[in-house]
Amino acid sequence: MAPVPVSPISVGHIDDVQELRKTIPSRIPQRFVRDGIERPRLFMTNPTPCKNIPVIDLSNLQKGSKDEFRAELLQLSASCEDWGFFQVINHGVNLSLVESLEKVAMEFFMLPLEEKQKYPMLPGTVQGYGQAFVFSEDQKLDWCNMFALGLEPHFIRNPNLWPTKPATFSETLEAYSREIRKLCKNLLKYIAIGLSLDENVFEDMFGAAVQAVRMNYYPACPRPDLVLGLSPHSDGSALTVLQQGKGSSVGLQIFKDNTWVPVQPIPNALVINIGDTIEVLTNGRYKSVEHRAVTHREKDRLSIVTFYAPSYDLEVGPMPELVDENEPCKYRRYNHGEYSKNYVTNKLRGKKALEFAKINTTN
Ligand SMILES: O=C(O)CCC(=O)C(=O)O
Ligand SMILES: [Fe+2]
Repeated sequence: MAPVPVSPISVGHIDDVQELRKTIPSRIPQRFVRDGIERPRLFMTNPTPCKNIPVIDLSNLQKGSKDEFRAELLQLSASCEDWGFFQVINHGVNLSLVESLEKVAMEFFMLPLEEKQKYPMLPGTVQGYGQAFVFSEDQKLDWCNMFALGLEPHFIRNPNLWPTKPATFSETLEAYSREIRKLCKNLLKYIAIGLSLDENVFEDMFGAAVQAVRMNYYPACPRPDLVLGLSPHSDGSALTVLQQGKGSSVGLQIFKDNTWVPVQPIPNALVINIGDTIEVLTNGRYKSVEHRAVTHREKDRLSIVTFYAPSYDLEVGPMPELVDENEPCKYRRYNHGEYSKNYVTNKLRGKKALEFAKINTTN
């Protein structure tokens, strides 16, 4: 008898959160219920005054006066250093494209489960529909459905992706991804200038940059105080671009000064965050900040996230210009492909992924 292939990863049964909502709307299976300290504290009686993440106006960098340019560049550098997050306005990404992508993404999530499961996210992979980063039966699950696609190094049109809607879905995603790519290149140029580096340093270094997109759909949850939409993590990318669905609930939170700060969406803005790769390249000057998503009792939420990263061949390590006696080298050199593999073969675990690269300085 031929041996039955056994997957080395046993993840147990994973409930689809949208189906749970339909069948038993009030039930939250135990696998979604977080332990006490992990639970989001959503109903604080006296919340700390809300700090908002900085806003960058790209048009000031692209066509502002000298003074506007200088002020915006300072604001960009400070955002990357102090927050690792900012919202960008006047970003140049076609807004009707943004809306169209949101529409096709929602159409996808509203398909019957059997349709969506034609592109299953297999255990240990981060592509397709389902839950990513699940590696064991006792791991808590996120209140989220994901649809993730790699678009590397350039978007490859795949007619099998969504057979009933190949044209709209593929074309919209392709056009959107091209614009997001342009935005990332632009932002990296200004980030380099702000660090007093050559403006092309990242583009030249990154080679054929890898781009991946993840659509996260968070259905409303009857007990948002018990679950997380997405576990705390930092992104393995160089830069991440996040678009929140129009009318979505506030869901993204970033970990700043020991508290979880909600990101209040600004209409037509995109949220940008520094990923682990830029943290390493800048020797820790720019931070890849831990973030998570929470759910809402009545409202659902969609986020569309693009990860922009160097070619897998790149050897990554702190840039010599950012290492000196005051800022000794904090990370070792490593191959970016290996880093990515390590990232996707572990569960999301705060900033732990970066330990792969950290040099232990115990003095
Ligand atoms: O949905 C969100 O706001 C967070 C998404 C995110 O952090 C991710 O997909 O990496
Ligand atoms: Fe993220």
